[in-house]
Formats: sequence, C-alpha cells, structure tokens
Amino acid sequence: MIKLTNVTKTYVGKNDVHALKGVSLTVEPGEIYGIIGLSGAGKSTLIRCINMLEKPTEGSVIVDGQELTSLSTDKLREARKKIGMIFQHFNLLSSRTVYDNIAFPLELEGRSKQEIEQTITPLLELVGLTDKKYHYPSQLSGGQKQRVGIARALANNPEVLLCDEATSALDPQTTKSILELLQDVNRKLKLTIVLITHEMHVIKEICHHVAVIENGLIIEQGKVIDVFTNPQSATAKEFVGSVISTNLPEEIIRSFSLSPVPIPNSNIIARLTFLGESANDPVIASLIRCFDVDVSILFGNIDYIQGNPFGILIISISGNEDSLKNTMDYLNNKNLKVEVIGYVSTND
Ligand SMILES: Nc1ncnc2c1ncn2[C@@H]1O[C@H](COP(=O)(O)OP(=O)(O)OP(=O)(O)O)[C@@H](O)[C@H]1O
Repeated sequence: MIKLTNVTKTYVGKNDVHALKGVSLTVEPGEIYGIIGLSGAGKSTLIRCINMLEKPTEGSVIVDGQELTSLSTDKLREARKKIGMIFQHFNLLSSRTVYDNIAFPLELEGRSKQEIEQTITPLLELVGLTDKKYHYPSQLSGGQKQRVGIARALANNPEVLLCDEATSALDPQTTKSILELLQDVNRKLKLTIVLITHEMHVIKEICHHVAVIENGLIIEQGKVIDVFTNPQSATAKEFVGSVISTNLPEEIIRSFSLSPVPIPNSNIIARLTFLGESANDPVIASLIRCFDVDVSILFGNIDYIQGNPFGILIISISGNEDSLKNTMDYLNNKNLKVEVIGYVSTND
C-alpha cells in the first residue's frame, strides 16, 4: 500500500539539517505500521513525506500504486484524498461544531448537504460522538477532540490513515480508548494505518510491524513480536525495556559479583525467553527432575503482545560441571531463547 525507497529530506538553511538520510520501508494493505524514535529522530518528517506535506529531497514515495513525488498540484490534491491524517494537537477549527469540523473536507469537495449528512451520521456513531454533534471543540475533552480528528480524517473514505503522535497529549486511559478506536477502524474499514510515536506501549498495543528510526535512518524493522522478543539495536532494546522488564533487578546484581566468563565452581545465571506455546512448558520442573541441578528463580515476568504470551525468567542453575552442561544442552534444544547472563561463584 505504501512503499518508500531511499527517501532523503534535507532542510536547507544556514546549517542544513539532514532529517532523513535514505529511508526505505513497505507498509502492507490493512496493517498498522508503527514508527518509533526519540525526539529529533525524523519521525514527523517521515510521516509528512508520505502525504507530501514535506516534499522529499530525493527518493520515491508510492501510495496505492501512485508515485507521489512527481505529481502536479492538482493530481496531488486528488491523491491526498486517499490519505487521512490526525495530529497530536487535533487541529480542529474552534469556531465550528463537531459536525461542521467533520463536514469541512466534504464541503471543500463541494458535496451536497444531504450527502454530507449521510457520510457524517455513521462516522459520529463510529467514533462515539453522536450526542456531541453540536458541541464546540472547547466543550470537549482531549480524547473527544481526537475522536473528531479521526472522524474528519475518515470523511473522505481514505485508504490510509497517518497518525502523527495521535495519543501523546492524552492521559493513559484516554490513550487506551483512542488506540482501541484506531484498531476498530483498522479492522472495520480495512484501513492501512501508519503511526509515529515515541512510546513503545503504543506499538505494543496495536501495531503489526514496527520500524525504529534514529538520526534519520531506520535502524531496525520487523514484526512487533520479533522486535519485542529479540531487539537488535541498543535503541530498540531500550524501547522494549521501557515496557517489558527483561533485565535482572539492580538489587540482585548488587548482591553478587557476576563474571562474564565461566569460573570454577560457579552457578550459571541465564535468561530464558518464552514465546507462544513454549510459555506454557514446565521447563523448570523438567530441569530439576531430569538433571542433577538446583534452580532458583531470580526474576520472572509474563506479558502478552497482541494475545501472544511472552515470558522472561532469569534463573540461577547450580550443579556439577556435567549436570550444568546437560542442562544447557537441554535448554538450547527447547523452543525458547536462552542467554547466559554470567556466572556467580557458589561461595557468593
Ligand atoms: N522545517 C524544518 N526546518 C529545519 N529543520 C527541521 C524542520 N523540521 C524538522 N527539522 C529538523 O529535522 C530533524 C528531525 O525532526 P522531526 O521533527 O522530523 O523529528 P521527530 O522525530 O518528529 O522529533 P519530535 O519527536 O521531537 O517531534 C530535527 O533535527 C529537526 O530540528
């Protein structure tokens, strides 16, 4: 549905800013694609390049089969009808009611009053604002304003919805309800959604794919479940760590000295990551039963990523050299990820 190839964007000025340095990504029809990055990474520039609010310096932007970078103004205006957008600060017209805000893009199109009403009535229902149709933006909460923004973006029946930090100005509860609404319109209208955010929980809640942007470059991308369970870059690890604990708590680290290399008579400290079916396996019980080892659990956490169970256990395994080797062989052959964090002397 969307294909960006080697997109660059340089803001020319006294000091040129290379905001995008060659970004390529593909968004499949009907998916929710999240782009995450720290402040200044290039997220806003990137999402605005998808509908040509920013014209890329170089590269290709194809939306629904159409190359947008070379279109005339008229053709671009036409192509943009397929691309709705919502904003962090809603961008509503304060002098217009909810109904009239949603009607605005349709009025610009020259649609009749009757046509407009036929479009808006179900949209108001979809976003849950039927009873607020004659309210003004100043009479609405942040969440309700964003619902108006969503309805307005959907008025032209777009194929793609771009969300520019759509929940960043909202409290956690309202964020949750707006994310649920986005998921709802994605499913009901088969809408392709691209969102940018600096909050990993937004990605975890609703996205299918994620790209991590840093310093104008995509440094990692993949299925959300894969990036969460096996982040590669330091930045992705940090983002994942902000919503799912995967490390030993500081208190435990401080209580013993961890060696990165094997030492004589040591316990192995290992992190086990369980995904899907493997989360239900009684692995620890099997270890104790089958091998002559003791296992203590130092840390455990179980979470769900879009319905998939995802668990982390950090364990200390003690036993003689042979038992430890057999245990590690056993774990490495199971359907889970095993990482040795370090070794601790049994005297510790
Ligand atoms: N119109 C502009 N003129 C010059 N530089 C710009 C302009 N817009 C953005 N930049 C610069 O481009 C870089 C990327 O900015 P961008 O807003 O895309 O990042 P971001 O990841 O969205 O950041 P934030 O989360 O803080 O909004 C930054 O260094 C920013 O200062």
